[in-house]
Amino acid sequence: MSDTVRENGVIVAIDGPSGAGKSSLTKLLARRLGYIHIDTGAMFRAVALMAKRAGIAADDDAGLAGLCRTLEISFVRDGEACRVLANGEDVSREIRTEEIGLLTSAVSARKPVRAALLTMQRAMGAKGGVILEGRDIGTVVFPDAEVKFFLSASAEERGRRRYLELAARGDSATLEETIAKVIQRDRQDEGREHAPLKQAADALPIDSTSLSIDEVLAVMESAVRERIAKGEKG
Ligand SMILES: Nc1ncnc2c1ncn2[C@@H]1O[C@H](COP(=O)(O)OP(=O)(O)OP(=O)(O)O)[C@@H](O)[C@H]1O
Ligand SMILES: Nc1ccn([C@H]2C[C@H](O)[C@@H](COP(=O)(O)O)O2)c(=O)n1
Repeated sequence: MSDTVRENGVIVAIDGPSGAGKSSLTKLLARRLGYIHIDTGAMFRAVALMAKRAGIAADDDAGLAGLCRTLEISFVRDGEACRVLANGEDVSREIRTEEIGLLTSAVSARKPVRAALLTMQRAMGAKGGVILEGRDIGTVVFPDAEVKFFLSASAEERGRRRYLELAARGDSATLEETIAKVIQRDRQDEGREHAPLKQAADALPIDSTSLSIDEVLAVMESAVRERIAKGEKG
């Protein structure tokens, strides 16, 4: 990991598979540190949603490249929540369906999509004071991030967590179906050619299968504060 500290603070990279707790932990950690939270999965989801609406197939590289050239993605704070805007439209809810999740996994494997979002993500995070969560933050987007975590949990536990979330929303998916979708998404994200999901060599691995959110948060916060203190001394 790099020894530099940037204009607004360090860059924290949180990668890991679907349902590992990245979004929940990034939100909490960002609040504790007063850092900006960048949900890169939401950016890929916005591309997938807009492609679906425009009738662009998940493997149509030319169509996806054209879409990305004109698509503006931004985040706006709304009290405790963070809204995702695509060309100024609030798509925060629409991008969160299971259907868009699976489509995103396919669309995010395409080179033009990755190239377009890589540029946007680097521009958003370059000054530091940010936590980016995704699949390739520590390996591709910011390989020089000051702190990197790889957050995981067993597929069964991740499926169980997602199932509870969906059930609370009134979704009728079964536990078995939800676990199967988690495994399918893992396979797609780990097996793709461009920027596959993998742990950076210098990332701190955290297996949250039997840890509470608060326990994971404590480990992360202490690692980041230690790195910030080291930077301030040096
Ligand atoms: N350590 C934990 N113990 C219990 N539940 C957890 C834990 N971490 C996360 N969860 C729950 O698991 C669900 C998935 O978490 P979250 O959305 O943060 O994962 P994610 O890694 O961002 O997933 P995705 O990549 O699919 O967006 C949420 O309902 C969250 O509250
Ligand atoms: N840096 C990233 C972030 C996300 N993706 C892809 C892979 C996921 O299947 C999909 C949705 O992500 P989620 O919102 O569930 O975290 O987006 C990626 O390839 N790279």
